[in-house]
Amino acid sequence: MSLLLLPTNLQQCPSPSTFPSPSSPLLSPSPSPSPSTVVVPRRRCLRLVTSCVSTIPTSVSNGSAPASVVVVEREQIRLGLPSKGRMAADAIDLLKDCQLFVKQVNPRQYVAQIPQLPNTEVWFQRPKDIVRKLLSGDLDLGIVGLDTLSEYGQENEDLIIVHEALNFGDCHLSIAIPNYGIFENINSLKELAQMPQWSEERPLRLATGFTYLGPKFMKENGIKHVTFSTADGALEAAPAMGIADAILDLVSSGTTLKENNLKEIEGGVVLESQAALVASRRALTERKGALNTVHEILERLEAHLKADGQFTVVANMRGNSAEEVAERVLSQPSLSGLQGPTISPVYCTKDGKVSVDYYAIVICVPKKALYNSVKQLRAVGGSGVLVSPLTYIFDEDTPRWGQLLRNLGI
Ligand SMILES: Nc1ncnc2c1ncn2[C@@H]1O[C@H](COP(=O)(O)OP(=O)(O)OP(=O)(O)O)[C@@H](O)[C@H]1O
Ligand SMILES: O=P(O)(O)OC[C@H]1O[C@H](OP(=O)(O)OP(=O)(O)O)[C@H](O)[C@@H]1O
Ligand SMILES: [Mg+2]
Repeated sequence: MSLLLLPTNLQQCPSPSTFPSPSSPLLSPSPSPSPSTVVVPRRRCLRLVTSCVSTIPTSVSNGSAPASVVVVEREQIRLGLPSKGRMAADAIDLLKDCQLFVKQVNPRQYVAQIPQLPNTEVWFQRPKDIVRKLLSGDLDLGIVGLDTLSEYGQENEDLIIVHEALNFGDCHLSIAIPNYGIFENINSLKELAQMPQWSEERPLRLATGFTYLGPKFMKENGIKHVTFSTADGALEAAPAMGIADAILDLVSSGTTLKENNLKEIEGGVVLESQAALVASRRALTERKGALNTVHEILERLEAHLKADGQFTVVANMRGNSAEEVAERVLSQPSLSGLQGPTISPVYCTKDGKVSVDYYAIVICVPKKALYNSVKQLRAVGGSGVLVSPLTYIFDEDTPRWGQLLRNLGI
């Protein structure tokens, strides 16, 4: 079966009754982990493309995981970063906040260095290609959205999520329908599925760029009369253009949906996404230095991301002893800090003698709880409250590191 090109450049996806399997040739935009994939050597691949009018290649390697990937020897660990789009700048900024400075000579140069990680090179790639190249062994680590990972990684066991919440690229993949016409009173996936309009002859038409996750989600939710079409962007136009009844796309602020008279429905969220650090299991277990590199990146990320949500709060408090001050502070729910407050005597001279009337307390407070904490501090006698941002919190160990080692069976 081949992809039919619709006039609008929407490509017809599977028929209502057939849901594509991960290795379905219908889903050519996504990688196929199928063992039958023929990997065309790079030079030959170029020739095939230029002569494709007369010679149609059986398969073109795009970095999808071939049957058995041999870890090719190379000195450098490769980290894939988004080359453009909304994730690109944030990924570099996050690394910078972790004191890992990506040195890219100019935006069109696709390789860069991080002087702090001398055995690592950065390769800029489109997010979907980062996933494909992790699978093919051409990259060892990468930063991508969980949506892209799920769509193009297709639960491949070689892909390991090292850090699942890098705190940027937040969005969710969700079904949206028009808020007018026959959909006016439809507010849930169940109601959408039960609409009498859908039949084998006239299925629900869903436009999506997620040609793996879309059919999978509909199948898991028992929705049979559905057909899929795909496009590279501006999917929100499809219902108004009459091309689709509903769409499945990423939503963050919700503005695009609103501006196109579309609404989300209950039970229609396929996944929540944000940027994640992903690794190839093979690379971590077989490539010399990869595990050390990922450990260092992870430690820096965890220390920064943990600190990012916190403020350091310092206040003075009158008291007779550190213990008495501690009791007062700990009587307030928001003042226990990470491990409890640090309390130190404030020494001053009175009548020529050194005495302690005040104690300084230092606590870490979640940013969201700041104002509440300040109020509670004042309530127990705190004064002169100083608040400053925290840069890093290096814990004794990195929880995700332990998880990773367990996942790798080490
Ligand atoms: N509102 C949003 N819409 C789309 N993606 C978002 C949004 N917010 C965060 N993201 C994240 O940004 C990632 C990259 O999106 P972007 O549109 O930049 O590139 P792309 O669509 O994957 O590539 P391209 O459009 O160039 O083919 C998404 O996969 C997702 O993880
Ligand atoms: O909820 P919002 O904040 O409005 O964001 C959602 C929109 O952003 C993305 O499109 P993008 O900007 O990547 O353009 P594209 O459609 O060309 O991919 C996504 O595909 C939605 O259309
Ligand atoms: Mg996009």
